[in-house]
Amino acid sequence: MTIRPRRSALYMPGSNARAIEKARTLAADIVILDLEDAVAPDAKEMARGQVAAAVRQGGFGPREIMVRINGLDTPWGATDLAELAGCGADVILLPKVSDAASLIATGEALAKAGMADNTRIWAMMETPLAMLNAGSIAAAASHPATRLSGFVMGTNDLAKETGARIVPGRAPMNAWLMTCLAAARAHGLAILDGVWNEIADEAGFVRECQEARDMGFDGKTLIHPNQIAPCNAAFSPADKDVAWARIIIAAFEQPENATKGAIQIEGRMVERLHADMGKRLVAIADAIAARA
Ligand SMILES: CC(C)(COP(=O)(O)OP(=O)(O)OC[C@H]1O[C@@H](n2cnc3c(N)ncnc32)[C@H](O)[C@@H]1OP(=O)(O)O)[C@@H](O)C(=O)NCCC(=O)NCCSC(=O)C[C@H](O)C(=O)O
Ligand SMILES: [Mg+2]
Repeated sequence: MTIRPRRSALYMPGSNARAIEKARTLAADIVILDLEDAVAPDAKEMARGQVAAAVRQGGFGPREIMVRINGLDTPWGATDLAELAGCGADVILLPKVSDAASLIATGEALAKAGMADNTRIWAMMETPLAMLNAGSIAAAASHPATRLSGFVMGTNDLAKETGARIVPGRAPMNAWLMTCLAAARAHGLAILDGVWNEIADEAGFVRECQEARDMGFDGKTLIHPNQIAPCNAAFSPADKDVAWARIIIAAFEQPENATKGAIQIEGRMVERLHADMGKRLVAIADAIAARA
């Protein structure tokens, strides 16, 4: 399996040519070209053409390119789907996915519209129904039509639809965040946390990145370039953790430990599962280092 760093995913309005151009040089692991909520109705058609042209032109280097289309229940969704399915984006990001059936139907429509073989589908998890259906939505990854490979939390829409407030520590939302995370992991999906709206509050942003990392998210979605560096720092494995992982991996490679499931190193119990976790951590660290 290829390990891909997904620490930072920067949204930008598909109508903003300057932001798209700038994204080609920014240190975000993922660029999300948005046609949905960041684009005003009058600019939807211009944005669609601009995003399709930008993806086809390329120049984004190692960054993963996601295009967020409008929902199929909006006036723009069907045309977005028809015109962007085959543009060559790494991911088509579907907003407001609420159940597995609609995800599968959209996957079939994207396939019919000529979605490229290497394009994957990700789902925004941002409606009350999606919180209740997280397990079955994630399970749709095994349906051949969906090509589902990730979730993105949409905490702004969740706040709008539920009345839950976005407060420091996110107590009102933690159950949903962890439910979606468990659903994603149960079915082998990547998962990114929602956005931090308070661009000027860097300390609060760093705290939320660290919380999201500790919860198990692969990374966080962002709205401003200033958020990229602190986000990458929070989600990059710490040097001391990589060094410890290497010690565990090496210990289990010793002939005297070949038949052991658990051993003691420097006063701590470690099991083979820790060596597996260590290998993943080292692989992510190596992939990040290869980008620098
Ligand atoms: C929030 C913004 C509108 C602020 O824009 P602005 O006031 O222009 O910011 P700055 O003057 O500080 O910009 C400095 C330079 O950085 C570039 N810039 C700004 N934002 C971006 C960006 N997102 N990507 C790329 N480049 C960006 C500016 O062009 C300036 O560059 P330069 O010309 O060289 O000086 C703006 O940041 C913005 O539009 N952000 C993204 C908003 C967005 O996409 N929202 C939708 C996703 S959030 C969401 O809805 C998630 C989910 O669905 C949910 O429900 O939660
Ligand atoms: Mg949203």
